[in-house]
Amino acid sequence: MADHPLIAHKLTVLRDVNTDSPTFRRLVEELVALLAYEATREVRVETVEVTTPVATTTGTHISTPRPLVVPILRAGLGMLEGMSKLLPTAEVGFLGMLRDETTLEAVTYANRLPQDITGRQTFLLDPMLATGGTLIMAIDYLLELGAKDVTAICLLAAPEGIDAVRQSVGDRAEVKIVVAAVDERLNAKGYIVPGLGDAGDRLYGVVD
Ligand SMILES: O=P(O)(O)OC[C@H]1O[C@H](OP(=O)(O)OP(=O)(O)O)[C@H](O)[C@@H]1O
Ligand SMILES: O=c1cc[nH]c(=O)[nH]1
Ligand SMILES: [Mg+2]
Repeated sequence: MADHPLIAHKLTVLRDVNTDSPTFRRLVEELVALLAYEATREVRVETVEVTTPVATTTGTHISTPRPLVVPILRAGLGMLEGMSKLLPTAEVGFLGMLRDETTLEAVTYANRLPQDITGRQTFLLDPMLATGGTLIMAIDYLLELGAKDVTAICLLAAPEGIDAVRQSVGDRAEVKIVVAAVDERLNAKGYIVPGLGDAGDRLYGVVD
């Protein structure tokens, strides 16, 4: 869990039911940039030579193969811009997923990922980790394509969701979850309490 006063402040405004969509979108972007700092701590790098106007020295470059960033639509799309600013060389894949609000099961309506991601560091973006069903399915797609190193960046998580993801992944891969705050619990409708409501609706408006 990220522990920083700026993150706590922005998250509090994000939770506020009176925060409008433009402010919500800006805060999501700012928060992901702060979380990405922690999430990319172990991004693979290589040593390179660089010539400054004064001398030649050794520096660091993000190594190839390039990391892969995958926002889970809709709500994860709100995190892409903030992540891309920090990791501009990363490739971007897309997953469109929807939680059936009656069964709480995840349904995939779009899957646009590279065919082989063996050896790639992958970053999944989704602001909300509730029951964990969506993230578990998304991680399974990445593991089927050869990923072994997955980092999920979320804004809020329920303890139940974190446990479910951990149990599902087991020792199949290295999965790290970077989250701004772990909330109390899920309510009967599978919403995070206290949470922030439906992140997709707050970013983009209500759809039927
Ligand atoms: O952990 P889970 O119980 O699976 O719930 C979390 C999922 O629910 C939300 O998406 P939603 O289905 O509302 O789609 P949206 O992003 O289009 O609003 C959220 O962005 C996660 O993807
Ligand atoms: O609290 C929740 C749970 C699932 N999806 C959301 O957007 N919010
Ligand atoms: Mg939603």
